[in-house]
Amino acid sequence: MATVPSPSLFQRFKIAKPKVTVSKDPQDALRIGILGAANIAPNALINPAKSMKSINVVSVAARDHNKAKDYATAHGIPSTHASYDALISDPSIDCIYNPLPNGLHYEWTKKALEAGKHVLLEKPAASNAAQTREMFELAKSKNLVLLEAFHYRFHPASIFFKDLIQKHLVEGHQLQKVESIMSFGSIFPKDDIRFNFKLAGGVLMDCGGYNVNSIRYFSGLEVEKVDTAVPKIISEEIDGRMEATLQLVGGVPAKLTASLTNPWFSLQTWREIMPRVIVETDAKIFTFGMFVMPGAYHYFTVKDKATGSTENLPKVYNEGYSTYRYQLEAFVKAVKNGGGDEKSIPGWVSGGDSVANMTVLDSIYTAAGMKVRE
Ligand SMILES: NC(=O)C1=CN([C@@H]2O[C@H](COP(=O)(O)OP(=O)(O)OC[C@H]3O[C@@H](n4cnc5c(N)ncnc54)[C@H](OP(=O)(O)O)[C@@H]3O)[C@@H](O)[C@H]2O)C=CC1
Ligand SMILES: O=C1OC[C@@H](O)[C@H](O)[C@H]1O
Repeated sequence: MATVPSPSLFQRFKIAKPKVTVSKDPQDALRIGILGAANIAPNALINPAKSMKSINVVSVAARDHNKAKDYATAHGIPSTHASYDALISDPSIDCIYNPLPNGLHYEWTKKALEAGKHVLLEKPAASNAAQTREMFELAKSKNLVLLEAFHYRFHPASIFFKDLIQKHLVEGHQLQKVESIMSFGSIFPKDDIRFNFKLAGGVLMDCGGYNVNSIRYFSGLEVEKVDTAVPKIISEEIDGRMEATLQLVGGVPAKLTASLTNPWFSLQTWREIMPRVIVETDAKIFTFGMFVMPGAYHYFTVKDKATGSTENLPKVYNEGYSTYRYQLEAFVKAVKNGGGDEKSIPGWVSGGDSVANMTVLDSIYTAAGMKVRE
């Protein structure tokens, strides 16, 4: 694997750019194709892959073939396919990256799995838990890797925070409260896929998936019950903001705040601007700031409840890669291991994990009096 120098803060924000481009291992590099000329793909796949020998982005397919060609030229992808079906049925392709709108995840992931491809699937896994379960059962039956792209999980900073919390709990401390916040102002236009019910949009599906995942992951506890769910509805069945309170196993309370519509100049925006997870025990309050994108920036604080003092812990950037690069390494490793050994990969998001996450999203929509996405 190529080594990349630890980046400056400025460089870390330019996560889209690889520091080096390496030549591929001609025998061993996995061949992956992209469904759709998606906005997220350069950050999440194309650029991280450029600095890895073990995976090669060989094609992109778009509904309009010319769009795929332009995208391929812009991002240095050597070939294109004229349709999603053509890409999936190409026998020279090993893996598919599915960054389609949420409402199309199920259909195209199933098609890719049925064609024998491993799939790196954008979050949220599907429109609802039933679809998610079905996809993972199919992947298992075919011994294929299917990974819901909760990229933050693979970054060493997230792995550090998870260990920190779990060690503290193993020492005998009691969890008292968990909170996850991921709220932004209006960064996407009204016609964005995130606000389209037919494409399984809604802020809970978008930011909320991270909130639920981070609450479950760092606490190590599943959600037993949704107590309250308060949406800000911005169009039919579309939540622009969602606040929910949950009960984790053992009655531990949790809270999430997800928004893509915070008014820009408001106290609310200021309070919520930093995505963060806060884990409170009988003794300490642990905060992981910028947990979603720790490769760009993050911080850890630990407040001692007895003394009131707060300690800042050192940041964990290791090689300085983005979350997506660490995720891609994990995906490649799982595929090369032949599936089945994913649990040994730090941060791995298992099928059971993805189903549990979607189950909570479904329950929050139901508690909010809104439709589960279809
Ligand atoms: N992991 C992460 O950090 C992030 C993940 N995401 C996830 O990735 C997915 C895609 O997000 P993003 O890249 O912002 O999306 P885009 O708006 O770029 O859409 C992705 C692709 O969807 C295709 N598409 C197919 N059908 C439709 C349709 N009916 N309407 C609109 N587009 C359609 C388009 O493909 P074509 O080119 O064929 O026209 C388009 O290129 C979402 O699931 C999102 O949650 C998004 C951002 C960050
Ligand atoms: O990381 C993210 O931040 C902004 C969101 O809208 C996006 O879909 C998500 O994955």
